Amino acid sequence: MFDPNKVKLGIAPIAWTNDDMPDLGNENTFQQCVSEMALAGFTGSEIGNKYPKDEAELKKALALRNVQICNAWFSAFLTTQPYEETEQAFMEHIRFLKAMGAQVVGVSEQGHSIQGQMETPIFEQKYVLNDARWDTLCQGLNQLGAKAKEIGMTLTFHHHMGTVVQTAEEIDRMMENTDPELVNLLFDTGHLAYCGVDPLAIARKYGKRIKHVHLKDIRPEVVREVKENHLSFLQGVRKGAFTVPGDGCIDFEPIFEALKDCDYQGWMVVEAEQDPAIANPLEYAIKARGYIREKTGL
Ligand SMILES: O=C1C[C@@H](O)[C@H](O)[C@@H](O)C1=O
Ligand SMILES: [Co+2]
Repeated sequence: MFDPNKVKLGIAPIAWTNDDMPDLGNENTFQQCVSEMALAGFTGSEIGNKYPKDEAELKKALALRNVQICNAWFSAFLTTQPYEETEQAFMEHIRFLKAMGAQVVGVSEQGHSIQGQMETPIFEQKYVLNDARWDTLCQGLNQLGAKAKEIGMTLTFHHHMGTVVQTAEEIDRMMENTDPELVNLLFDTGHLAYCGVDPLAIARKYGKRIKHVHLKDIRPEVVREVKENHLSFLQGVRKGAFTVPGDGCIDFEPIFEALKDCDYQGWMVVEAEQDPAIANPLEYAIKARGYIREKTGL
């Protein structure tokens, strides 16, 4: 279905060690993580906290396993801090990513975000930007996108539960008010399904501007429990709200078709944070790899 020269498969280290809650999978080493990614049949990875900070060391460890870096999460604070502070951190981040061979960077707005707060109910207390701050956000994203473009990188924006860009309306507003030449979308199936947005509709709507994909599934019964019991995003993760594609309720087949129809080129990254003591990361990586092979031929 996909041309393997155009679409490549990666997996995120968050299933081995969770950077948002490092006690989850603290026992898993970097070496084990990248070895198991390769063993499961993935050729790409994002960057986790346990990865060596030294370029040469990281490159060598990855080359030994034929794994490439394809992205790393960047936290922007455009709505709460002076623009220059975010730009400075962003430049350092994308220079490292570029040196590692990545072509895209995934940016999330973390100003006012509640995603990392252990006790804050994820469905009730999400912050909503006013018009002035929306302008600040979109203008800042355009500026960061231009900086990325100058060095040959593509900025993709990661919509995310608990952040100021979570819902379909917020994604629309961000996309409509940013320059398509500078700001693209990081399409994360799990975060859309989690907040009740149809990932297929977003794939169809923004196909051409999707430049990076996170393949995440949800366990609807756990998401329901999070909602009913007013739990936080991180409490939900611990309970198993997310899982690998094919193991939850999202129908990925039409989503893959929609991406194929718009000639998607780039990485599709399995990103399914859950407790590694319950969901063995290698076992789930193999499961995800088999499901993607079955549905896409990749
Ligand atoms: O891309 C992501 C990075 C994680 O740190 C985050 O919390 C996760 O849910 C996600 O989608
Ligand atoms: Co994601």
